[in-house]
Amino acid sequence: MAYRVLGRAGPAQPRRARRLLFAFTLSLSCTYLCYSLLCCCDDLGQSRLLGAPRCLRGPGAGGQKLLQESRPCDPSGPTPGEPGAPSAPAAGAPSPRLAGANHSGSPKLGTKRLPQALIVGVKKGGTRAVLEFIRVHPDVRALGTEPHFFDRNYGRGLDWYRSLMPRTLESQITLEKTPSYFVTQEAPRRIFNMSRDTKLIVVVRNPVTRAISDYTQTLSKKPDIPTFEGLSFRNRTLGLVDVSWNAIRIGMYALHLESWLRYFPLAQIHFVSGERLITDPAGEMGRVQDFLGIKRLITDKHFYFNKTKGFPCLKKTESSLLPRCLGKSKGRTHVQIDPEVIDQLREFYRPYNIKFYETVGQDFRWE
Ligand SMILES: Nc1ncnc2c1ncn2[C@@H]1O[C@H](COP(=O)(O)OS(=O)(=O)O)[C@@H](OP(=O)(O)O)[C@H]1O
Repeated sequence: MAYRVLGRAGPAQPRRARRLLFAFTLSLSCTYLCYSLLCCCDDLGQSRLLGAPRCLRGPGAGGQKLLQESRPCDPSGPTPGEPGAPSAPAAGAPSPRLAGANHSGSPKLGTKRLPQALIVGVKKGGTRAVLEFIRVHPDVRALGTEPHFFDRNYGRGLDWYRSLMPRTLESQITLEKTPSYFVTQEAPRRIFNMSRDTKLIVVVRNPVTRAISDYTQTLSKKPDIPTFEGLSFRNRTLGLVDVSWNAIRIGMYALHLESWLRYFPLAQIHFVSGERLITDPAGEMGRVQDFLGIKRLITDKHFYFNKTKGFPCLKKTESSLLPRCLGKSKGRTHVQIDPEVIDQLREFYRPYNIKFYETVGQDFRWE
């Protein structure tokens, strides 16, 4: 039986087998072709449609030339955080990538240069806000941390200082901020010796509010310190203010300014009003850009007033939907101070303020 069936199928078998083989080969080829096309499309799709960055996955992914041309992959993605990064880190610590910081392409692009501009003060004046606002400008690259070179780390030398700086292109300005420079006796001479052309920015604020802000910060770290009143006066009944207390001394702006004017002409020092920086950040930043000789690119479109925080927050780009506010340590609720103490301190500062207004030719309206 079987033989008969086979026997009947006999003459057609080679043709059918050939057809089957042909169909099988054809379907195999088609499958392979589709598979190859799909894989290829997927690659293109990822890099073109998703805009995946050209980056290196690790050592060995390319030669030295490739390393310079491609950006290293950042496995963590964009760094979350706020512009108000902690100040006064260990000198030499790498600058954290802060929101608002501009990126000039490859980190290897450009040269590390000594700063051409410095925010030299004053502590609690609003220096972090100015730094974070100005570094959005494409012509400015700033060190995110405070290097304290001209006060604490001068002995390390200029090469060390330069090594901390971000790389800049020829057209970009290198900037750093260390608010304690303003009250450091040696700072003006040391900065002058680095470069007599250094542009100096000082953010000033009502010295009474500044002192309370300074005290509030210290209290947050050392809750056992004496009261503000106790530290402010040598004899409160006699109205004798303790000028040896740093929180008081820093606010005697006219005194500190004298040391700077021995080395730098007034035109080389720009004063930012800490008060206007909050009420009109775009106006203040406009003047900072003029002073630095760069185009006014940071405008009112970069700011959004956050009512809950009570401060302007920064939009990295004009169209950015997510404004970033400075950190929790910026814009703290101040310790309540007896209004009489405030009046006494206002009286104490009055002559220093008036002298300061006369010297700089601007009335900051702190009275
Ligand atoms: N936009 C914005 N957001 C938050 N805070 C702002 C802003 N602009 C100015 N300020 C004021 O900056 C004060 C802190 O000053 P500094 O950054 O110079 O402080 S520090 O010396 O670096 O510690 C900080 O002082 P306090 O209010 O006492 O915390 C703020 O009043």
